[in-house]
Amino acid sequence: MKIEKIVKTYDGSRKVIDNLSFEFEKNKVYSIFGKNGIGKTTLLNIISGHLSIDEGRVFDNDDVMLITEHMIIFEYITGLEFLTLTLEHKKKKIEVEVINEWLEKFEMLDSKDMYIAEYSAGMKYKLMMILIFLIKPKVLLLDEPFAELDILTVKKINKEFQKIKNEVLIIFSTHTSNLAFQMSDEILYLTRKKIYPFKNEFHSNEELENYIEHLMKENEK
Ligand SMILES: Nc1ncnc2c1ncn2[C@@H]1O[C@H](COP(=O)(O)OP(=O)(O)OP(=O)(O)O)[C@@H](O)[C@H]1O
Repeated sequence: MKIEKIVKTYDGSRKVIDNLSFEFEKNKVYSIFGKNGIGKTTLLNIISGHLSIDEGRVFDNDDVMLITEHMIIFEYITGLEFLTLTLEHKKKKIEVEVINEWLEKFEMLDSKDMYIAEYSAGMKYKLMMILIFLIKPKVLLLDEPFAELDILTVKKINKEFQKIKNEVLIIFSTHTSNLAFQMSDEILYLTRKKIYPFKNEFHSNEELENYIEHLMKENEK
């Protein structure tokens, strides 16, 4: 997947993204860092096709799923109905046993027949992640993910990400260096005009955090 010379303005004149290009490689999990308001959400919305651009092109984004913190998800169907209806809509034939295995893995089997309206925020998020693992889109985008999830669940998700990353390009934005340290192969530092990539070869989360802090201060100059 590739973005080429992207320009995005809001309100006709306010340029948020200015001639930004980057080529994402397969087999990697990417995390995106950047200051508040720099354009991480905007960029993910552009890649997913939810937001129009003024100039430039996005290549190979025909099968993308974007997961955000404020997902709108049907509340008055059960978790299982949500999964089966979405799979049907996406024309994915997946056996009930397989769906049940995923529900079990994320401790959602007992609540599969509850209305989603009765789910906690974390349960809703887990349901979306189960859907992702069943569908395996070509590109998975996550905007500041996992805030609602307990650490064991995040670890489980990370394990699954490592298994599927040859098939699914995973890109997530975050402010949490520990998440990037644990989960990503490559870290992208976003500015208005450029993406600075660096490998996740840090020895500790603290080391990564210091480096990001340094990049932020450098960019203030
Ligand atoms: N719908 C909108 N209309 C006008 N301006 C917008 C809109 N959405 C975002 N912006 C502006 O675009 C810029 C980038 O916003 P965006 O939400 O993409 O940043 P972000 O890096 O995700 O921020 P944060 O880290 O705070 O979540 C900001 O200056 C914001 O004010």
